[in-house]
Amino acid sequence: MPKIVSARVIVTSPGRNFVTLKIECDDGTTGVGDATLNGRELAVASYLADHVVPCLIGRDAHRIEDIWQYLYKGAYWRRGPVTMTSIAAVDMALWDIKGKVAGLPVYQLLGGASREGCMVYGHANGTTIGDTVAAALDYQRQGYRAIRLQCGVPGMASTYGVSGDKYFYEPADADLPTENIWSTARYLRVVPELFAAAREALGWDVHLLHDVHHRLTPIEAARLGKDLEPYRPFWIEDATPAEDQEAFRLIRQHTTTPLAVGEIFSSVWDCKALIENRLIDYIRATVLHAGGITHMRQIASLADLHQVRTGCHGATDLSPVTMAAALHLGLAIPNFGIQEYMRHTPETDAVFPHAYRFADGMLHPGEAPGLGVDIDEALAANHPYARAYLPVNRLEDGTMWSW
Ligand SMILES: O=C(O)[C@@H](O)[C@@H](O)[C@H](O)[C@H](O)CO
Ligand SMILES: [Mg+2]
Repeated sequence: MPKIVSARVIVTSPGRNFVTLKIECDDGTTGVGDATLNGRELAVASYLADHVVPCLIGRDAHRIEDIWQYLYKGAYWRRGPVTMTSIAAVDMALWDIKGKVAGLPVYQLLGGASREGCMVYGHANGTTIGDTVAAALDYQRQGYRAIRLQCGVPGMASTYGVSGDKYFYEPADADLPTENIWSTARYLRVVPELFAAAREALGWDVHLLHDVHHRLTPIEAARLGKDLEPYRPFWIEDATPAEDQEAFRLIRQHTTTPLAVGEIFSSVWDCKALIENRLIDYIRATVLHAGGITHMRQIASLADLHQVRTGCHGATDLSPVTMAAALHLGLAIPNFGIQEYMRHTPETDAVFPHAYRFADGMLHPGEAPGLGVDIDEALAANHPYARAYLPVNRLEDGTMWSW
C-alpha cells in the first residue's frame, strides 16, 4: 500500500491566488488537491500545513474514507469553508493517487461514465445588454450549449459578473476590498430586458442562465423569477442568501423558474433541507469547498433521491485541479446537471497542466490515470502570493449588502 511520506502546501498566483496540496507516497506516487478559498487563502494554507499535514505522514494513502472521517470528526470544530476546503484538498489528492496506482482515470473508480461528457456553461458578460448579447453569440458560435448572462446595471458603476475582459472574470481585485454600490430596483428592471434581447438574438436552442449573486430578498427573487419565466431560464442562481434555506420556499411558491444555489455551502448539512423539500433544482456545491469527491458524492446522492441535479461551481478561483476532480465526478454520477466553466487564463493553465478538454459544448476529464492534472512547481514558484479580496457591496444609502 502507498504510504504518505510528505505533503506540501504550494501557494502560487499566476494571475490570481491558488493554494494546492501535493501529497507524495513512499513509492513516488504523488497526488494533488485544490485548497483555494478566495480571499482567505492563507487560512487554509495554515490549516493544512500546521494542523493537517502532521497527521497524514505515515498513513495508508488508499484509506480515503478513513482519512476523511479522521479529519472531519478529529477536527472537533466541524464544517465551515476553511475546514472543508482543507479536507477537500486531501481528499482530491488521495483520489488522484488511487487512480494513478490503479492505472485508471478517477471517473472509472466512481462507477464509470454515465454520459459522453459534462455539458458546461460559458460566461457572457458586458457593460450593456448589447455587449452581453454579442458575447453570448460568440459563445454560441464556439459550440456552447449553455451560456450565463451578466450585464451592467444602468446607473451603477459596477456589478457582479461584469468585467473589462470578454472571456476572463476575476472578482478578487484589490489589496483591500473594493466597495461596490448596488440598486435592486435598477437591477430588476434590466435583467428581463437582457433575457428578452438574448432570446431574440440566440433563439431557444441554447440554455440561458443568470447569477443573482445573493442580492435579492425572497419576494424580490420571486419577482425576478416570474419576470423571467417567458424566457425559460435554465436557472437563476443564488437568488437570495443561501443560508436562509426556508426563504426558497417563498420563492418556490411564486415562480417555476428553476433555482440553483450552493457554491458557498461546505457540507451536506448546509443544503439537506433545500434538497429534501425540493426547494431547489440544482445544487452548486462542488468538490473544492464541500469536502472533496468523497463528500460531494454524498451530496449528489442525496440530491438524486429528490430529483435535484448538480450544477457545480466552476469559477476562476477554483483551480484546474478542482475542475478536473469535478469532471470525473460529474461524468460518473447519475444526476449531473451542468458544470460551470469560467475558463482560466493561459497563465493559470500553464501552471496546472491538465487532460480535460472542451468539445461540442462539453468538457471531458480525459483518460489519464488519476485526476489528469498536476502543478508545475517550477512555474508556480515564479508567481508569488499577493493578498487579494473579493469586493463588498453597499446599498445607495450605505447599508452593507451581499456582494
Ligand atoms: O457563480 C459564480 O461563478 C460566482 O458566484 C463566482 O464567480 C464567485 O463570485 C466567486 O467564485 C467568488 O470567489
Ligand atoms: Mg455564483
